[in-house]
Amino acid sequence: GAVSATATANDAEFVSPVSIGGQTVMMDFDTGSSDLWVFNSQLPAADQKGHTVFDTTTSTSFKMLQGETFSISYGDGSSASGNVGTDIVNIGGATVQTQAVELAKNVSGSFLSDTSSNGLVGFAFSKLNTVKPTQQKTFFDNVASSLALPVMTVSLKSGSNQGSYEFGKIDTAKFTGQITNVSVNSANGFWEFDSTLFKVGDSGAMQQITTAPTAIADTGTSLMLVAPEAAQAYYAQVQGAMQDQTAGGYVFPCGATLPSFSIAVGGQNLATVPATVLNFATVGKDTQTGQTFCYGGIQSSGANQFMIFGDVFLKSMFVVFDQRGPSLGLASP
Ligand SMILES: Cc1cc(CN)n(C)n1
Repeated sequence: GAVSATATANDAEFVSPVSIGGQTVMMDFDTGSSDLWVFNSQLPAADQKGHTVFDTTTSTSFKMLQGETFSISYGDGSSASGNVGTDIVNIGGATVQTQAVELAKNVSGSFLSDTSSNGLVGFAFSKLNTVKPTQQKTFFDNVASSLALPVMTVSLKSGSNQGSYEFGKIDTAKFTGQITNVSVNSANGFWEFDSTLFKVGDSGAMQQITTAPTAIADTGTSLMLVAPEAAQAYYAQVQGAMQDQTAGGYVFPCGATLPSFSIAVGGQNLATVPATVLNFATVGKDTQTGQTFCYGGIQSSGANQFMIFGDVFLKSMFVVFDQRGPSLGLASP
């Protein structure tokens, strides 16, 4: 049946409750990776501070997988590593009896300081799972056969702190109009699709993307990382925008008028990201002019061979991650 978990957002990430061996932990759902790892009782006490940890010793269904370990690093430089067991995992009513649960013994600083999340659930393809010597399957791969439809839908709403991940059903109350379906190439292990055209603002001309003509849908990335030529063309239309080394990307005067950004998903289907979500954060004041600068939700994907459409893109969409195909469905919420 249809199951759903709520997601709370500080607009930089969306966490949801996950039950592991009967213990509920708030975790980050990441369609850009394929490991389920959790803060747990093996971590040094100092590293557990501020976090909810999964206690392997009090779960009657937990089993350690002897000799199995994991080690993962993410695009933002964060990382985690440790050992592996299995337990009963339930997300919003969907249950996997024997889910690989990776137990962090080391986590990098950004995970320690982010007390709103106690681990990640990966929803990319299992070929990216890092467990060695026996690669493990994702929760989504394990649960798919028990669902009426092998789908996960994602509706992340900006600012409202509410969003939802739903398994097994496409809830027509959660979107308006038609769902546009786009074929996914999972060869690299991601929800990757063609994206070769973009437009800045409502009246801008369509422009070609030549440097990185594909994108992945990644709920674990906060920003929208687009091909350098597209980022450059976007900020050329923002008064006072500049690239700032300290901020690590494009910034602009917070009062600047921002155009919308439209980009092709699959063939000619244009998805438009409204200006309202394209001011990501305030970064500080210019000491000379006293002007406050803001950091853009659109940034360059640099030398990456694909673009990364994170929460800035996803929170203005209703997205269906569909194992049939596989494919992505996009609609207006
Ligand atoms: C922790 C984490 C996850 C992701 C995206 N897959 N990033 C960039 N960082």
